[in-house]
Amino acid sequence: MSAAKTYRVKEAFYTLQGEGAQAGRPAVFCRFSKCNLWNGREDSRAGAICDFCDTDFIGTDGQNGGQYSGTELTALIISLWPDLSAGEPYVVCTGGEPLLQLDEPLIEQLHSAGFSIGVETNGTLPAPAGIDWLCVSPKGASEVVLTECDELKLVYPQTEAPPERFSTFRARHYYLQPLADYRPQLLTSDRIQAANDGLSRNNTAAAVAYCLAHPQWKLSLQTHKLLGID
Ligand SMILES: C[S@@+](CC[C@H](N)C(=O)[O-])C[C@H]1O[C@@H](n2cnc3c(N)ncnc32)[C@H](O)[C@@H]1O
Ligand SMILES: Nc1nc2[nH]cc(C(=O)O)c2c(=O)[nH]1
Ligand code: SF4
Ligand SMILES: [Mg+2]
Repeated sequence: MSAAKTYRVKEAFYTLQGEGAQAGRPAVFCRFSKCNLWNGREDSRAGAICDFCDTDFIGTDGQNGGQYSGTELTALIISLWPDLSAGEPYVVCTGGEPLLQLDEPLIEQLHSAGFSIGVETNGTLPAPAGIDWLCVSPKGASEVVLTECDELKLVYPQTEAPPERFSTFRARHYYLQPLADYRPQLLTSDRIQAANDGLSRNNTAAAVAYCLAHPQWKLSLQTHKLLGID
């Protein structure tokens, strides 16, 4: 008999979606462990396919982190939503790379619990059926295998992933999100200032200029960092 499937989760918490077309929407964030484009260790960031990640996704030691069955993970997500009778319950599956783990059985359980499901992905892996809001965020030279999405949210600038490469990708919304300072010491010591300073500020100005010149694209700010809410 094979062991029941489990999911490795770094952290799960309730906040506002900070980015993209759903910005401002209350959501439970479920951050799955691991990524296929970086091992998550600072000493190997330089050689990674994705080298600007702003997130710690190693292990299961974050808030509400752990290894869960689908039933346990669904119960955890339900417990983090404040009132199932108010609003449309929303869970954002992110990571790390959520498509390494998210599958149809978990999607079915979350739907049965009344949740709509958003996914934040780098686009390099096939997606299971049933996702309600798919956000694809291409990384460097990596191949995007997903062929359509609700929003394409491109971190800008990236030498190997310029917006022109994706202008004909099938998406309802096209966003540029300024490349933010990801230095870990800044992420912990002064995140609000880091979100407004130096590199982030220059990249924001460049993204604004690109959107103004190419109005297919809209600006996505990481509003949770500006507000310091997570
Ligand atoms: C940490 S990733 C996890 C989901 C998935 N692996 C991905 O890359 O889309 C969540 C979002 O943060 C964005 N992101 C990561 N590092 C960033 C940075 N330094 N500046 C701006 N956005 C960043 C990603 O592009 C993605 O849209
Ligand atoms: N508030 C908030 N919004 C987010 N949108 C995408 C995020 C992510 O890390 O995937 C994120 C995040 O980490 N926090
Ligand atoms: S693909 Fe996403 S989770 Fe993976 S390293 Fe890049 S930003 Fe981080
Ligand atoms: Mg984040």
